[in-house]
Amino acid sequence: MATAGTSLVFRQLFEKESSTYTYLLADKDTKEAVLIDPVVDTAERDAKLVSELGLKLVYVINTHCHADHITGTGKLKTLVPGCKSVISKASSAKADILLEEGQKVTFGKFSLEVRTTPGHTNGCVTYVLLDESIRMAFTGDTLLVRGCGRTDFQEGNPATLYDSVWGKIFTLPDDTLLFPAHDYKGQTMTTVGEEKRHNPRLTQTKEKFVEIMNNLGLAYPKQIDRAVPANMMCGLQD
Ligand SMILES: N[C@@H](CCC(=O)N[C@@H](CSS)C(=O)NCC(=O)O)C(=O)O
Repeated sequence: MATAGTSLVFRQLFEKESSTYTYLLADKDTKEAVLIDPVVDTAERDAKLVSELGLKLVYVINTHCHADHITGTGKLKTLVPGCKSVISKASSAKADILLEEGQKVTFGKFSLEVRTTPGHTNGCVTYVLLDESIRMAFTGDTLLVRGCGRTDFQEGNPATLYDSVWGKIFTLPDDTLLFPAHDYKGQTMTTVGEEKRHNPRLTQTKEKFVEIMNNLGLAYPKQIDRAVPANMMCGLQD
């Protein structure tokens, strides 16, 4: 297991139209890098940063098939030849690597462990950084800061999401740093302990949670009709 304090490169990047966070992680020593949840509109920015930092992008990883923006995965495969696309098998999307529960994505001396966390979509996963000195998890849309992903389309299911969060994320140590795929209020990160105490939805009973989620009344994402078909192919390929 690695020690992040000495050799983890970490950047949180933002795409403002969809309020999406993209994460760059790399091993400072081996230079191997991964991007989590890139957006097509900012793929060139991300590729430039990878190059400027002298990193070698090995994997472009998705937490799920997004409905609100087109993933940057396909474009990054064009911009950075050799990197591989990654998503869960349960997403039914096309990618070079299809992940299942417990599998690991390794870059240098670091690994991200896959925890399947369905509920927002069937194929949602959370990636947990296995490290001795810092605990981090990338929750996609499963768990947001003081919120969670909606469950009203793409086979969403509120009871399933509740079980995913309590069974696969809230079982991590309280000091685990959590990084979501979106935030709409300027918040950047949270911790397991914070969300267990203060998440207004997930602190409720499962029955109350289901009622809340079934009555959110959110408008559909503006780009859903073009984003989902494109993301089933891991984004635009040229
Ligand atoms: N207005 C945005 C879409 C906002 C939205 O629906 N966000 C999703 C995650 S992206 S599918 C969500 O789960 N939100 C939960 C919530 O409580 O807000 C757009 O048009 O793209």
